[in-house]
Amino acid sequence: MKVKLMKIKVLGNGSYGVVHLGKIVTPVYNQIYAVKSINEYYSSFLRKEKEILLKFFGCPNIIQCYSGFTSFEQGQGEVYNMFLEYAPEGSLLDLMNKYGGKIPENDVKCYTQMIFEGLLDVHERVLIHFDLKPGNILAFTPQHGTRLSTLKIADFRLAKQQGVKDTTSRFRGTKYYTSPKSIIRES
Ligand SMILES: Nc1ncnc2c1ncn2[C@@H]1O[C@H](COP(=O)(O)OP(=O)(O)OP(=O)(O)O)[C@@H](O)[C@H]1O
Repeated sequence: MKVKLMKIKVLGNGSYGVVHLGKIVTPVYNQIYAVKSINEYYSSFLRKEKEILLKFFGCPNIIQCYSGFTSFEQGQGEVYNMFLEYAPEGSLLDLMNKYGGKIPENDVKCYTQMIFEGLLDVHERVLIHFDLKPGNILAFTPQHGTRLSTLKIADFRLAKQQGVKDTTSRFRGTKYYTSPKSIIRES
């Protein structure tokens, strides 16, 4: 079966790689994704993020990642692509801006609960996200007759396993743990 990836438009740029609205076209179906891409040579970060995200299959408040593969692109050579579900409503930051920074209190309670549910799934997998902010929480079309967007935690580029020594950052050699109140750093 012939499968073609079409990159339709740029959704945004991260500190590594670019995110496109992409479409997988086959003779029997077309499917829309957000496709995060980087030159194959620098793809180790993205591959690590994909491995982490695959642990969250079926978690309703974590962005879903489907797979990753390398394609050859004119003028760019080999490019590694990670396929994510597309968030059509942008991020929580966009939502906050839409309300002039003042999301109604009752809505805030529901949104907070969604974020906590996502964080529970993160901590159940003994991970720490390390970059939780409104821009990294994506918004999806309301489901099942509700009025509110569904929020999902995204961008696990900096995520780390708890209790494993950090070999990559300025906190090299540090072990991290979470407690109900805080993240604890232990040198
Ligand atoms: N699944 C998605 N659906 C829709 N838009 C997305 C999706 N993932 C990312 N984007 C858009 O692409 C932009 C870049 O995302 P990316 O996760 O690469 O980096 P970032 O969070 O902006 O920055 P950094 O990687 O430096 O933390 C985001 O700001 C967002 O606008």
